[in-house]
Amino acid sequence: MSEESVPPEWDVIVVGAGPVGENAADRAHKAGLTVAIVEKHLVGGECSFYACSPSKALLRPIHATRASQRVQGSEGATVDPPGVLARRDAWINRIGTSDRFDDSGQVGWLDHVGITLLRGAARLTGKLAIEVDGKPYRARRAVILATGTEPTVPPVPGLREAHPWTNREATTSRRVPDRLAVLGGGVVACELAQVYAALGSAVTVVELADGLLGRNEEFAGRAVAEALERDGVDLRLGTRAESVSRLGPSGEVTLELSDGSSLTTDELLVAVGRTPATDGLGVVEVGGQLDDAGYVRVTERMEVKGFGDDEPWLYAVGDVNGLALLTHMGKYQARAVGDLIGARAAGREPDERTTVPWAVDAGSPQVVFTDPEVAAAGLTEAEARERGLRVRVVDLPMDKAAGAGLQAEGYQGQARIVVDEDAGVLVGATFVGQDVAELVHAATVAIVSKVPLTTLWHAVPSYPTMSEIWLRLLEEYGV
Ligand SMILES: Cc1cc2nc3c(=O)[nH]c(=O)nc-3n(C[C@H](O)[C@H](O)[C@H](O)COP(=O)(O)OP(=O)(O)OC[C@H]3O[C@@H](n4cnc5c(N)ncnc54)[C@H](O)[C@@H]3O)c2cc1C
Ligand SMILES: NC(=O)c1ccc[n+]([C@@H]2O[C@H](COP(=O)([O-])OP(=O)(O)OC[C@H]3O[C@@H](n4cnc5c(N)ncnc54)[C@H](O)[C@@H]3O)[C@@H](O)[C@H]2O)c1
Repeated sequence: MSEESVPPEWDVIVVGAGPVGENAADRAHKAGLTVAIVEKHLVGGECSFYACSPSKALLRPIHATRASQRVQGSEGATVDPPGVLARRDAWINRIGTSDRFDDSGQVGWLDHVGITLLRGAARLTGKLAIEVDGKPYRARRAVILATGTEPTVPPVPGLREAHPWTNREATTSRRVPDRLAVLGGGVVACELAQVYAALGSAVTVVELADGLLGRNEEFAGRAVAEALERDGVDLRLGTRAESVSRLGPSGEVTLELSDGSSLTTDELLVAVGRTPATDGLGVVEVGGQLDDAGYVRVTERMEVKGFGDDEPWLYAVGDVNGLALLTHMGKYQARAVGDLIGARAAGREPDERTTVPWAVDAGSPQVVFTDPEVAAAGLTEAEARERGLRVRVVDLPMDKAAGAGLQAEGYQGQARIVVDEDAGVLVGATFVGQDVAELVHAATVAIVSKVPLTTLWHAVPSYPTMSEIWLRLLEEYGV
């Protein structure tokens, strides 16, 4: 083989430079390994440009305005749609008024720390071997897949041809349509329905299930449904779209619904879940396994399954393994994998306490950034019972905490804890209401650390904060 034909080599190659791939690369590099990362679109991934950052940048001014409107003595705040969109543009580094975004900040960071960026689409070609746009590269120790997901477009007749918005268009649009229909009633749908309703669109949500936010406690979905209805959103629950048609490339969109009605709108957002980005990635061809939905199957150490007792070389972290479609949980897996590969390369026994991301199984913490917010950690009551746990649930209105009344006049909200009666520990908690997002980490700490309720009792919340809801919940439980 001539020198020129020897493929460039690093210790570790990471495929996908979303937040999870970036973290895995960083951690492996910090362990003393040489690392390259491959990205086919923007360094920073879906999260930075089309998901977490723009959606939260859009929601925050809406929250701030409403919070101010709910406090006596603070008047006059209104949502300024051009200002909201400009704030979002700043967060996603939009280049002028174009539909292009600047990832030079993230690229600069890679350069600064010494991680090589390969631009292009990667696929596995063999053990420790990949191709990027047809060019071969090799890894000495490991390949980490962090390719994320893409929006699912369900097989509704006419839907694809109607060129619906996905999260990408909805989070980056510079135009507020007069009418917006949203297919789906999960997290993406609820957050973005609220954004567009607040910006002035007439929004209709079409959801198959009988409630919103089906992965959360039912009361959370009900509270968000009531809030969206107060915002003027038309909720069509228990309804499916049977067919979709569009008049011309940017004309009106009409949906025929399962209840026999039809709905005409200017734009249609599809938010019915995600599809893993594994098509054409070569996982199965090199011996790895995918599940029926196409997610990469992994062991508890994020090693791709299918290689028997061979020395592990292929790992998958973040959305692409389907364990938890959340940035923070993917980054947690990435830290574990980076450390694991570092330890293995150094011939050290990997430390199970940090290299097995077991907290995924405890139930991921998540905040839905609607108004009201839904902040949850651990298991819902139903999930805990499905696991065979003997649980007791305590429910309280959030205004049992003095801090809630100070936060807003007539504060509306609800809190629930799920207690494992046999172990005497918390296994789940959900808070619904304005500004509850920051309450969730206390719940995560208690759940992950398995703090006995009798010990938690001594963690005294400050007066008069909303955290005093913890005291009220434990009192109600009977500690
Ligand atoms: C609208 C919306 C809002 C969200 N808000 C939140 C939130 O507030 N909090 C939260 O925790 N989560 C949120 N999520 C989920 C979050 O976006 C994902 O969990 C997160 O992006 C997963 O990160 P990742 O790095 O695994 O994948 P991604 O962010 O999807 O990154 C994967 C990267 O891999 C690249 N890639 C794919 N295939 C290849 C290939 N073959 N070769 C080279 N590169 C490739 C892609 O271009 C992409 O850059 C939201 C999701 C959506 C849709
Ligand atoms: N704040 C956050 O943390 C945040 C925000 C957005 C997204 N995310 C993550 O992104 C992931 C994807 O979110 P999502 O909202 O796209 O998916 P999801 O799985 O949360 O919700 C999809 C919804 O669409 C409904 N549905 C499915 N097929 C349908 C159809 N044909 N017609 C009508 N409704 C249909 C489902 O019943 C479900 O309620 C989530 O798992 C979430 O964890 C997180």
